[in-house]
Amino acid sequence: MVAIKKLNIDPKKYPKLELSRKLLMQFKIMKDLQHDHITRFAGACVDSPNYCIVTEYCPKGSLDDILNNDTIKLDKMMKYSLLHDLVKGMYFLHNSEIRSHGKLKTSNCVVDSRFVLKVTDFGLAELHAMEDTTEDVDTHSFYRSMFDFNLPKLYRW
Ligand SMILES: Nc1nc2c(ncn2[C@@H]2O[C@H](COP(=O)(O)OP(=O)(O)OP(=O)(O)O)[C@@H](O)[C@H]2O)c(=O)[nH]1
Repeated sequence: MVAIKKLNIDPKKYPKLELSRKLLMQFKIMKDLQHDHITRFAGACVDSPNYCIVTEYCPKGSLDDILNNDTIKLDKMMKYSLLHDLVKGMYFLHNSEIRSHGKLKTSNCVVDSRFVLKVTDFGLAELHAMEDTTEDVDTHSFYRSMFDFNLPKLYRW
């Protein structure tokens, strides 16, 4: 099973994706990255209009889903375990060719069936640069995503 992230790339603007050397290098970097606390890159669809990124699927959903689910009670051990996984994943990313995540937030931390946390949605800057970010301006979701992006989450652990 895989997770598919649809890219917000306008097919009218990009009827065909140019697979530049830089983009191909970024695909290679993603393919070669392996760590217990980052999701595995499975591939991407570069055919218009189905631009998307395919990664390993983590069935428990995101950390955001878990923290906002009142039916899931995390004990202290589990919280420290998730935090530990997050730090390990980010440490690995910072020391890899990716260097920085860029949009670390609870919805970009996913949890597998054994409750292991994995950082996801990193890298492929060339591809994300083609995404349309203007259409949501002035909407509630646009501002919500801005705050999600910029502010650290504060949770009472
Ligand atoms: N169950 C499960 N859900 C996932 C997985 N990967 C992503 N998701 C879900 O997809 C959501 C994130 O979707 P995105 O399209 O990346 O949206 P976002 O993180 O809010 O926004 P951006 O990262 O800014 O694009 C998460 O909150 C999860 O609910 C996965 O491996 N398993």
